[in-house]
Amino acid sequence: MILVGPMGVGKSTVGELLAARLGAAFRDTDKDIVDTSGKPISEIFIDEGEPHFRALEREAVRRALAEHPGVLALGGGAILAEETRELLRCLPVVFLEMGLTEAVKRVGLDAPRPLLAVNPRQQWRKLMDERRPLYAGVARAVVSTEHRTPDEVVDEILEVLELKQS
Ligand SMILES: Nc1ncnc2c1ncn2[C@@H]1O[C@H](COP(=O)(O)OP(=O)(O)OP(=O)(O)O)[C@@H](O)[C@H]1O
Ligand SMILES: O=C(O)C1=C[C@@H](O)[C@@H](O)[C@H](O)C1
Ligand SMILES: [Mg+2]
Repeated sequence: MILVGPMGVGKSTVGELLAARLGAAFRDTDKDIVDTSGKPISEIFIDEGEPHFRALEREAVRRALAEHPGVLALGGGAILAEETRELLRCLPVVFLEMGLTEAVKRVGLDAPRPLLAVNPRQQWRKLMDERRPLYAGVARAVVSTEHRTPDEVVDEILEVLELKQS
């Protein structure tokens, strides 16, 4: 199962729980990139630029999809690559979403976010206007993470993918 969605929506939190519930392993392409390149994503953006990061990301996603049968979280911008969207066709992809107010609450507290460094609200709106159709286009299901605990989000995912044991 593959989780997509914007920064801070809960892919890691929900992904870990979902994997535990399914008795599967969790993997995260952002973490794969950090492990492979030996530096944080914010430094890759600064030192090598976003196009280089996107190339590393395409490769990390391709590899993870080929190697990993469990729950996989993709970086927030991974769906920008047409090659990646094509690989996701016919896979059980879930788009986790939240609104602007919740997004501002959740990001900003966390690790540095190169894409939201200046004017996070406006940047968020712009990113989501561009990306919402791409997330929705690859997703088999859309699940809101607002007003739900991470455990409830997992319940909803299992429900909509009809994987829930009754
Ligand atoms: N359902 C939820 N309700 C409220 N807060 C949540 C929920 N899910 C996650 N959070 C909180 O939101 C923040 C971001 O969550 P998380 O790191 O899982 O998101 P992410 O999508 O993996 O983000 P990243 O872009 O950093 O990979 C964390 O502080 C987490 O505790
Ligand atoms: O939304 C994005 O473009 C990004 C999201 C993060 O997961 C990281 O992959 C990186 O910070 C870029
Ligand atoms: Mg994460």
